[in-house]
Amino acid sequence: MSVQHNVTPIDSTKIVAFIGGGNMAQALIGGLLAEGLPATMIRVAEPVAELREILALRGVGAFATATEAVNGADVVVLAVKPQIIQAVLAELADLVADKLVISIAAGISVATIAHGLAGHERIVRAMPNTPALVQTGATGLYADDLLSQLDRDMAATILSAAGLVLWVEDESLMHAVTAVSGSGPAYFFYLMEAMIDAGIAQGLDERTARALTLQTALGAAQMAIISEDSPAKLRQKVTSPNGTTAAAIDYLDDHAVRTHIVDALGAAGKRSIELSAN
Ligand SMILES: NC(=O)C1=CN([C@@H]2O[C@H](COP(=O)(O)OP(=O)(O)OC[C@H]3O[C@@H](n4cnc5c(N)ncnc54)[C@H](O)[C@@H]3O)[C@@H](O)[C@H]2O)C=CC1
Ligand SMILES: O=C(O)[C@@H]1CCC=N1
Repeated sequence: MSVQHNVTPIDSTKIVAFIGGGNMAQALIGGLLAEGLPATMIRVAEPVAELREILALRGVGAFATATEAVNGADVVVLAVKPQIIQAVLAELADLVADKLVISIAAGISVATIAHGLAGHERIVRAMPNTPALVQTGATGLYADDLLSQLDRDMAATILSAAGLVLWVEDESLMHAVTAVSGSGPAYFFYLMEAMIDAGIAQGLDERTARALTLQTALGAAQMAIISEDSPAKLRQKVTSPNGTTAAAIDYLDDHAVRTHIVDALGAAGKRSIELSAN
């Protein structure tokens, strides 16, 4: 896996069309707008009228059909649920011949997309995550050897508007990327929920428990990113012998929580494999 170090700046002459204007599309659009891509260069196909209104308020072109949205676009981002991707590919097959197609659909392979698009070759498979909305996303990218360097750079630039971008060389690793970072924000939110509950159970008011939990999550993530110490080492530095943290970590270890977390991510990876088999 390699981090994209020298991503080229956004080319504001390129029109990017999103198929699906839901959670992830809105997160990625937020990143592109923040990076300076003019809203007029972003188009979205979204069947739900209320979502089109929200998108239009941000100045992007919002259309009811994919046919309208991809007209004139240079890049098409497939941001619909995996369960309806086949129908969307059938609708797009005759419309994307001259366009780079980026799919963010979980578990859907490059071969499936190429097949659904009548042999199209300019395809990138991406697995972003929702912190893209605040430009701290993490995205895994995969493309096969047919893709030009120009298209690779364009895809990396678009996704890097959402945060960190890494390429994987073997497509099967996209299941692991999905399990770790695609679904990953949910695990941290789950932990936050539990920590807030625990704070309230020990007498804090909800607002205080929440503020302490969220700031602690932010601080821990920032420390782990900038520190030369591993997360394990950083954890040891919080853990005084026979102290409060040790009491909590011992409880987690006694209940095999680490094993359960590894198994939970295993379930996510397995589900990604199942989705790719449909
Ligand atoms: N939510 C997440 O954290 C992540 C999601 N993904 C992937 O992103 C994709 C989208 O997920 P979300 O944004 O969460 O789902 P979502 O349900 O919020 O958005 C999908 C949108 O597609 C629209 N849609 C349905 N049929 C359509 C059609 N024929 N043409 C155009 N739009 C159509 C829906 O109305 C909906 O607004 C999925 O494939 C998912 O696997 C990838 C990474 C993270
Ligand atoms: O839950 C899902 O299937 C999607 C893919 C990764 C995050 N959300």
